[in-house]
Amino acid sequence: MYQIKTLNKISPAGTDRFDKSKYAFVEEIADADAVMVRSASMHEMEFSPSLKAIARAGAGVNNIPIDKCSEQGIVVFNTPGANANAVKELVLAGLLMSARKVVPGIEWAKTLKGQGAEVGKLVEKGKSAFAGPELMGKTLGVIGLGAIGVLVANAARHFGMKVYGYDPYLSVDTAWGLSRETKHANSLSEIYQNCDFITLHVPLTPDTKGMINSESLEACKNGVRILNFARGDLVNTEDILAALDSGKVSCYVTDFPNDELLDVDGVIAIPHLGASTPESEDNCARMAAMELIDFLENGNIKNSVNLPNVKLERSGTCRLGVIHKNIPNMLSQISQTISAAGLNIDNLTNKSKKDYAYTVVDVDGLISKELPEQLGAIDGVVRVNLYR
Ligand SMILES: NC(=O)c1ccc[n+]([C@@H]2O[C@H](COP(=O)([O-])OP(=O)(O)OC[C@H]3O[C@@H](n4cnc5c(N)ncnc54)[C@H](O)[C@@H]3O)[C@@H](O)[C@H]2O)c1
Ligand SMILES: O=C(O)CC[C@@H](O)C(=O)O
Repeated sequence: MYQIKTLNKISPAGTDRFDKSKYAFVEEIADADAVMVRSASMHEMEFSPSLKAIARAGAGVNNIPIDKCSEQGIVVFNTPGANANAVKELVLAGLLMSARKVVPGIEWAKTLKGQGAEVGKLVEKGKSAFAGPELMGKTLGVIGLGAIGVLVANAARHFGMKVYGYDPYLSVDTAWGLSRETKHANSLSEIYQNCDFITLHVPLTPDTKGMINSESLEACKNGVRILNFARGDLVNTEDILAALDSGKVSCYVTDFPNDELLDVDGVIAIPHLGASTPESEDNCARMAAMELIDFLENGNIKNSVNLPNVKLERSGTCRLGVIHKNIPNMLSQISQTISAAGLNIDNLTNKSKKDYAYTVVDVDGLISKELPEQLGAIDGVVRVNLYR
C-alpha cells in the first residue's frame, strides 16, 4: 500500500482518485510515501526516508523547502494553471474595488442602520465620499505573465484598459496566449512610470521578495493602486503603509493580510481567497493526485519544480528511477552498475533540470535487493526508487 498524508483541506476530486486497494491516508507524515499540501508551511518539518514526493495543490511553492527536498530526492510537484481562472476573477474584482471605493462605501452604509426612513436621504448626502474613477482608459501594469498574469492582462483589455506586461522569463507557450494589444514593458521602471494600477503575479523568491518597496513606489505615478494576489512578502509592509499615508498609493488590495495592514484606510485585505472556488480546488486536487499516482506507480514526473519532466512508457519487467546530481559520467556509471548485475536494459531516459537529473531505466529480469544499494552508493546519486 502507498501511504498518503494530506496537509490542509484537499478536495475529494483529488483524494477520490487514489484507488483504495492501493492507497491509504495516514495521520503521521513520518509514515507517508507522499504528501498533498496547499498553503501549510513545511519548512520546519522533518522528512522521513519513506517520503518520495510532495504535491502542492496550487501554484506557489514558497511553503515547501525545495532545496532540502532536492537533497533528499523528494520530488516536489505543483499544479500550474489549475487555479488561474479563479485568481483572475478575484483580481478583476480587486481592480473594480480599488477604483470605486465599494468596500468603505459598504462599511459606511452599515453605520446607517437604525435611521429608518432617513436612510435613503443619508445615502444620497454621503455617497460623494465614495466616488471613484472608471477603469476604461486607465493603464494597468501586470508584473509576471504566467498562468494568472496572462489571463488578467487579456481580461483587463475588455475593461478598456491599456495594459503593460513585464516578464523577463516569459515562456513561448504563454506568449502565444497573450493579447497582442498588451504592451511589452522592457523594465519594471516602464511599469512604474506608466501605470495607474499595478498587479503582481510573480512567485515569491529571494529575487522578488520586497520588490514593491519605498524605491519602487517612489518611481510610481501618484495615487497608484497596487494589487497583490501573489504573496504578501513581495510588498514591504512598512513602505506601502507610508506610501498610503502620503497619498502616493491610493489603494492596496492584498490577498495576504498581516496585522499591520488590517483596518488601515486604503487597504483592502482579503483572506487569501484567490484560489478559493470549488472549481479551482477540484482542478488543483485532481491534478496533484494524478501527478502523485503516475510518479508513485511508474516513476513518471510531470509538473515538478525541482526535477525534470520524464515520461516513459513501461517496458521490461522492472523499472528503476534514479535521482542524481546533474554532473558528468552519471549515466554510464548507472548503466554499468545495472549491466554488472546481469540485467539487460530495455529502455532508458535521462533528463536534467538545473543541479539535478533523473534517469529512468526499464530492465529485463528481476532486480536484486543489492542493486538499488549499489546504485545509491554511486557518488552523486541521491535516491533510487524501484517500480515493479
Ligand atoms: N492568491 C492566491 O490564492 C494565489 C493562487 C495562485 C497563485 N498565487 C501566487 O501567484 C503566483 C503566480 O501564479 P501563476 O499561476 O501565474 O504562476 P506562473 O508560474 O504561471 O507564473 C509566474 C510568472 O512570473 C514570472 N516571473 C518570475 N520572476 C519574475 C520577475 N522577477 N519579474 C517578472 N516576472 C517574473 C515567470 O516567468 C512566470 O511567467 C504564484 O507563484 C503564487 O505565489 C496566488
Ligand atoms: O490553496 C489555496 O487556497 C491557495 C493557493 C495559492 O496561494 C497558490 O499559490 O496556488
